[in-house]
Amino acid sequence: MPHPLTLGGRPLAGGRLPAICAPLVARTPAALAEEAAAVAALQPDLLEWRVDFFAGIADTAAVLAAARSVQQAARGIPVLFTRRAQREGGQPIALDEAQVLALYEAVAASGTIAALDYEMSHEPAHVAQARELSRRHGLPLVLSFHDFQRTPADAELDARFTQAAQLGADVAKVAVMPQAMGDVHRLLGATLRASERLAIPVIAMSMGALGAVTRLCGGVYGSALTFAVGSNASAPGQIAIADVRAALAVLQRATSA
Ligand SMILES: O=C1C[C@@](O)(C(=O)O)C[C@@H](O)[C@@H]1O
Repeated sequence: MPHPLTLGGRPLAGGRLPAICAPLVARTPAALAEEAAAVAALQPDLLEWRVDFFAGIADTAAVLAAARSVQQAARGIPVLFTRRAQREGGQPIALDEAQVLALYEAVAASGTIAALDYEMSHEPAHVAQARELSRRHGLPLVLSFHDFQRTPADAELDARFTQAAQLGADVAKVAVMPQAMGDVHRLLGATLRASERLAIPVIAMSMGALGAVTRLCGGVYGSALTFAVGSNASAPGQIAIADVRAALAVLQRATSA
């Protein structure tokens, strides 16, 4: 049985699969506040603040102030806090992993965010630290895996979802790049298998133009969240919120008939 994301004890989007998440990728505090307000007005179910795009990431006070301004602009829409590591498709930053986790701790303690995303490929001690701090602050932890070059073999896709669950994730996420349509098909198959066998929600997408279909139909295969563009995309293949919403409505009608 696929599981919806649960934030603050409540299923996101009333339990609809997938819920819609829009990324925020501004570099400056002013641009971020503006982006957050503009994107929140489009009413996604969740905002993702990609803090690796934020130029002030090495200044904890600046990040906390920005987190507060995002929370205010979000007008009740929960915020997922993500520093995407460069080797998994994120921006270069001037922090080492211990400093990133100290930032996660400070932001988690600030009461401005609803969930955290951390890559499962980090050293076990770092993943354990992310797990411990998010649990201590009562925040769900997404453990994620990204490959911006290729789609791993089926066994590895299955193993990534399993690994996230074994590491104690509240949500398992896999985003991979297809090189052919068969890769897109395999990613959807792995999504379905993971959503049926794991006790936690799964999020999965195939990136780029070839994979764009997964951002619309992924929920049918058990993906709990799709990333859609509010103002700016954070990964190739993302589709505008209004278009995603329209497609989901069609699928919802067709599949519940
Ligand atoms: O991991 C993901 C998924 C993503 O890479 C995508 O392809 O939509 C976009 C990222 O912002 C997010 O953190």
